[in-house]
Amino acid sequence: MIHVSIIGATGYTGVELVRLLGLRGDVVLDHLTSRTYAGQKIQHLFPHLLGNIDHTCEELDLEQVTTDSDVIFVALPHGHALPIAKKAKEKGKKVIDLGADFRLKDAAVYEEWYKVPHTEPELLEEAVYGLPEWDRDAIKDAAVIANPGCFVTSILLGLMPLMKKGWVVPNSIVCDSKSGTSGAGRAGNVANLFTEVESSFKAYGVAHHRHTPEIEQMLTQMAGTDTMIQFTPHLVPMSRGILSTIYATVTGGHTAAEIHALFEETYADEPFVQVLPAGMWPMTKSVKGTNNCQLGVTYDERTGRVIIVSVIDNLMKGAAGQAVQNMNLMFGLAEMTGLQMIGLFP
Ligand SMILES: NC(=O)C1=CN([C@@H]2O[C@H](COP(=O)(O)OP(=O)(O)OC[C@H]3O[C@@H](n4cnc5c(N)ncnc54)[C@H](OP(=O)(O)O)[C@@H]3O)[C@@H](O)[C@H]2O)C=CC1
Ligand SMILES: CC(=O)N[C@@H](CCC(=O)OP(=O)(O)O)C(=O)O
Repeated sequence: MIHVSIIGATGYTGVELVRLLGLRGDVVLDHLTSRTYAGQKIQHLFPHLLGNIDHTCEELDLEQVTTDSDVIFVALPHGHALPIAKKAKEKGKKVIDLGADFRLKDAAVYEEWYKVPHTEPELLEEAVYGLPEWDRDAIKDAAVIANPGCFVTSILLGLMPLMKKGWVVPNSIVCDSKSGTSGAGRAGNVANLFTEVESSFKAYGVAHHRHTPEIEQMLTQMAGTDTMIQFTPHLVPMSRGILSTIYATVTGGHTAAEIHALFEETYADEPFVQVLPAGMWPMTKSVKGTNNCQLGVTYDERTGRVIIVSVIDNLMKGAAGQAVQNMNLMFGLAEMTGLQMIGLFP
């Protein structure tokens, strides 16, 4: 049995972890924490859990959590995973951080983009970036996992085959992403009110979104050469889902068929990445509620650019699903345990 605690269980990603882990026969949910809802039953706060999850939310008791649990999922705003990971490490326990605290390998870059000091440089050094399709072996041995950002996951999976081969001109990459509103979390915010979002569509964070340095860090690692991107996120009126359209100039001599074959080959054995047949393009609905990433790819011979469309569910492959995939790897379980599901359609 794996003993698990979820810190920030009443946020969107936290409660998605409860959904994924709550009925597993090989997992014991020890503690579900919340400041606002401590003392209340989680199934009364989230009626989709009724009859299945009987836990009461608790204030975080770090000593207790790190004593009882083998792995601690941190689903809090950035900055808050640092002391939790420190304590867990002291007690020999594992941490999977869904936030950004361990994603950027350079503490100065983290401080520049997230505006908080990084107090755990040694843990940052040993933390492993939790994208299984990139480095599954490192995840198996990790004590601290930096679960990737949601937009980032969709973009990295879309570009990885080409970056590893060096088939794109590094600084030619443009990523145009759209997210549903759950990507912004559950905390009240006027910009995310129904009245502000419905029947509308807007760009935000233009030229300065926090996922930019994370995408560049990982693409640089994949390509082995410095890579800068243009990234523009958009907010669309749906609850879940991310769709990223990615454009890049291809280095000479590759055909559309060759590029499509490279994607199929790269992901042939990946349980959660599906490359669509040539000419088919993915939609967010196909991956809703699943841990899947679906990819469509083509090469426009006229412009010399590859076009990739990548979809994920931001709360699943973009957050809680990927975190559970990482937990499975860290504990020597089959990677798909608890994550084999078909999307909700229509
Ligand atoms: N939503 C998404 O699609 C994705 C989110 N993430 C990351 O996952 C993390 C959680 O996101 P999400 O679930 O959307 O966020 P939510 O805002 O929905 O939930 C945040 C949780 O943290 C608690 N919390 C909020 N502020 C504090 C604080 N100052 N100290 C302690 N606890 C706090 C909240 O409950 P309470 O106030 O009751 O304690 C709540 O349980 C974030 O770092 C986010 O960037 C990553 C990928 C995708
Ligand atoms: C729609 C929306 O607001 N999305 C969030 C996505 C970030 C997120 O969820 O957090 P991570 O950085 O931990 O991935 C944003 O743009 O900030």
